[in-house]
Amino acid sequence: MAVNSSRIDEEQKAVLKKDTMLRMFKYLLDYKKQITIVLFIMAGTIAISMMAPLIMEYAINVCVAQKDMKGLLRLGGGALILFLLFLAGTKIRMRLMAEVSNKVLLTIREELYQHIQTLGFGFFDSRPTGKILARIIGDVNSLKDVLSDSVTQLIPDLLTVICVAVIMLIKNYRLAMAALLTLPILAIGLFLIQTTVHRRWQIYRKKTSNLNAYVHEDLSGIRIIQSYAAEKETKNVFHDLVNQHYKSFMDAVLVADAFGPLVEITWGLGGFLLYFIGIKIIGVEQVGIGTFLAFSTYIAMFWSPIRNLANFYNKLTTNITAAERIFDIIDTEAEIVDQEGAKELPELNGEVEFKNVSFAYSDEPDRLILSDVNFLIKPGETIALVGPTGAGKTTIVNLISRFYEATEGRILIDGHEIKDVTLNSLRSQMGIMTQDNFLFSGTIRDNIRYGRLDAAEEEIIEAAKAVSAHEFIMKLDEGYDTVISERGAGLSIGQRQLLAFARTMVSKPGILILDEATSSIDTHTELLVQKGIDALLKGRTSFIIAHRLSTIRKADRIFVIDQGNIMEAGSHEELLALKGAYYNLYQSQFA
Ligand SMILES: Nc1ncnc2c1ncn2[C@@H]1O[C@H](COP(=O)(O)OP(=O)(O)OP(=O)(O)O)[C@@H](O)[C@H]1O
Repeated sequence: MAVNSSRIDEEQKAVLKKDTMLRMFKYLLDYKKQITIVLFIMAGTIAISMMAPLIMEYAINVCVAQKDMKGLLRLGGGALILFLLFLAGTKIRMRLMAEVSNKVLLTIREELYQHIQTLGFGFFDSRPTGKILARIIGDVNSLKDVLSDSVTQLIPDLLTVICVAVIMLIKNYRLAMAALLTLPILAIGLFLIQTTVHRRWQIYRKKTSNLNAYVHEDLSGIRIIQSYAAEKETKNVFHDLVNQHYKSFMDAVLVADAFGPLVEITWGLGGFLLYFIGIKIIGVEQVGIGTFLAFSTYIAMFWSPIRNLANFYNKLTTNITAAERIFDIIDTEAEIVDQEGAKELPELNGEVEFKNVSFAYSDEPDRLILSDVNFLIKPGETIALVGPTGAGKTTIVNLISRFYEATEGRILIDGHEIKDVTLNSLRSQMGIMTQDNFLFSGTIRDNIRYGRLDAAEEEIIEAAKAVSAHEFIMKLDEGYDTVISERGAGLSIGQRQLLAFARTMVSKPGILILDEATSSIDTHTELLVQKGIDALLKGRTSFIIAHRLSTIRKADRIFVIDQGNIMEAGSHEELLALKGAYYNLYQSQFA
């Protein structure tokens, strides 16, 4: 049962911002070589830009003062060459850095995606798909800005600030101190703003996630919404979520917008102090016009990157919340993983045993869905599970494939406890067909081949023929090359089920699980499919869950599941003779 929805904000573990930042920037360490080259280029371009005021100072104090026109021209020529070198260096550096930061993004996105693939049903039960999408797409995209800016802005700006400060201090430490006096005010202001703004951006991201979840759910269920004419209600919910989203954004931006004015004010104040102290206290004649002019250029060179750094800090505070959400998922441990030293499950004979198995879903640990279930199924037996809705039939088959872990007890296949074998060797030998016959966008052939990626063309056709899908496929314009869209739109529900059947068949499973698999096929086709299954899976263990009892009469044994346990077990005839729950069920369908 999903505990999270578009109306509930996600919970997230609190992590130190510093740790998240370090973790994010650590990805850059894989590109040491490129970053070293860039650092060298940057050192060169920064050195060139530092020389500009010095050239100007020399031109005024020496060349102009001595009326040395030749010297002035030489100086101009040199400055032009330096300028061209500066342009070329900047271009190469930015290109290299953009490449590095995009590669880092790729790594993070892949890491996140791969990790999500390993998370079990429990993870997906507990959060809407839209919220997962928001993290893979939206949150990773936000990181792009901060990562690329960190490499293209942070380092050069930091270096520029340090270099300008050093030059100013060397040239005239009193003027430098005057210009930098307002820095502590800026630092304190930035710290105070970011503390509030970080919290507000966290809320904003949660609201974005809620909106995503709702839109995704709404679109997935659009047919139901339209058939119940519920557009108005959904519009109201959407409107409400959009408003919350808007409000959370405005709340965050209101505080974040203070970054800019704070920098401008401290910058202006710094400039004022430079002139006030320089002119009034030290005196112009003491300093020299050239030095004064150089200083007014330096102060702009100093505060301009400071403004960039403050903007970067603002962006970092905005987007660090995205990084927190990404790492939150990467750190979510998969509940069901291969145990250390897990062995490969040998080719299956198909014996399945439940020993004192009890089970509760993790969101309701006190509610036992299965309670002390025991059975032994011989290889090749066909077992049907029947019982009222919500009795636990699907839960039993989900435990065999280890989609969930038994809370208590042991599950053995051919004598191997399923916990001790690798998930891949277990699941690759299972053919599972559920009520959800999800088809992927692509050709019909590709969809059938999904059951076993190395299946040959003949095997695909053989599987389709076995489940009576071949006939309808051949009637399609492009036959097996017909392209279907996601979920199989364009095909009837029965046709989708037949394709899903062929997909399961082609996998040649050791154990077959059919959970309400034939519910959408008409009774005539169902008979044909049943023949196909019988032929293909002769001698293989199978579990069939069906409400339609006609489907399961031929099963070797029928388990009647109710109240978390097997209430009756036996063949169709034996159970009818018992005149118990199965008999009543049968009577209600056929009497
Ligand atoms: N992912 C889940 N999280 C929490 N509870 C769940 C989950 N899936 C099922 N349940 C609960 O477990 C119980 C058994 O569900 P299960 O799907 O196994 O029943 P079923 O016998 O297959 O029903 P049906 O015939 O309707 O398919 C139900 O009461 C259901 O509410």
